Amino acid sequence: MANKTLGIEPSLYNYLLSVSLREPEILSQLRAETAQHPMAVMQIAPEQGQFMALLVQLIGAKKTLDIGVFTGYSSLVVSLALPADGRVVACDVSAEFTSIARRYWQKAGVADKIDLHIAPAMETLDQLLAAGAAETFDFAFIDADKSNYDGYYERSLQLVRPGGLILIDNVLWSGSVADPQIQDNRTTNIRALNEKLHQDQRINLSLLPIADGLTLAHKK
Ligand SMILES: C[S@@+](CC[C@H](N)C(=O)[O-])C[C@H]1O[C@@H](n2cnc3c(N)ncnc32)[C@H](O)[C@@H]1O
Repeated sequence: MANKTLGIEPSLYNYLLSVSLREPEILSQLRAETAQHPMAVMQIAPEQGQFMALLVQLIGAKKTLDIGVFTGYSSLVVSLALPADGRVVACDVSAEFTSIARRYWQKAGVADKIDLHIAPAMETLDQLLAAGAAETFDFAFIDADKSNYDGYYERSLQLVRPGGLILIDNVLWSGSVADPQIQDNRTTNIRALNEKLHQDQRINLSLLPIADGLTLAHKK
């Protein structure tokens, strides 16, 4: 399998998967179908999905946010880890990408748990806040456009309860964040957010070198 975790040899990566990945068949099918998609690289790695499911179960999450759906891997893996009355509010701008996600949610029997908003995620998050949903979410996964990452983080921080967890994907951005020569917008946005989170006393923090880098921000 293509190695998505930075800095790990393919043989070791395959070993890691061979002794730890417990991917349900429906997620394997989604991954196989997405592998044919021209934007397949956007999908999260399976071991990251399994880790996210574990975190959802560890914190007893019921109400979650998925910011950036694509073909649905993160929303599906989280919804499968939620209890029967769990919910995912899913945000994406693409009806085309998410039509694949919808098909898999149906097939997996979790479509009723997922409320998809086709709109810029910032608008959806602002609507949730305006509707009084602050501190009602347990878990948020941020994986949409990198230019808005800080806005997604600030809104997620308002929407999750104290003790809730925010996960931010691609925080190592294929290593670009550590190269001062690279100054494009997406890299500088991610770099700025990483530096801000380092100092942010509203959260407990951990940045894991899993896949393309995953930050865990635990709201105090
Ligand atoms: C990296 S992909 C998400 C991958 C997904 N989490 C998964 O597990 O496969 C990023 C997604 O963000 C969506 N996106 C881009 N800009 C957006 C915006 N302003 N609001 C909401 N979604 C956006 C894209 O359409 C794309 O599907």
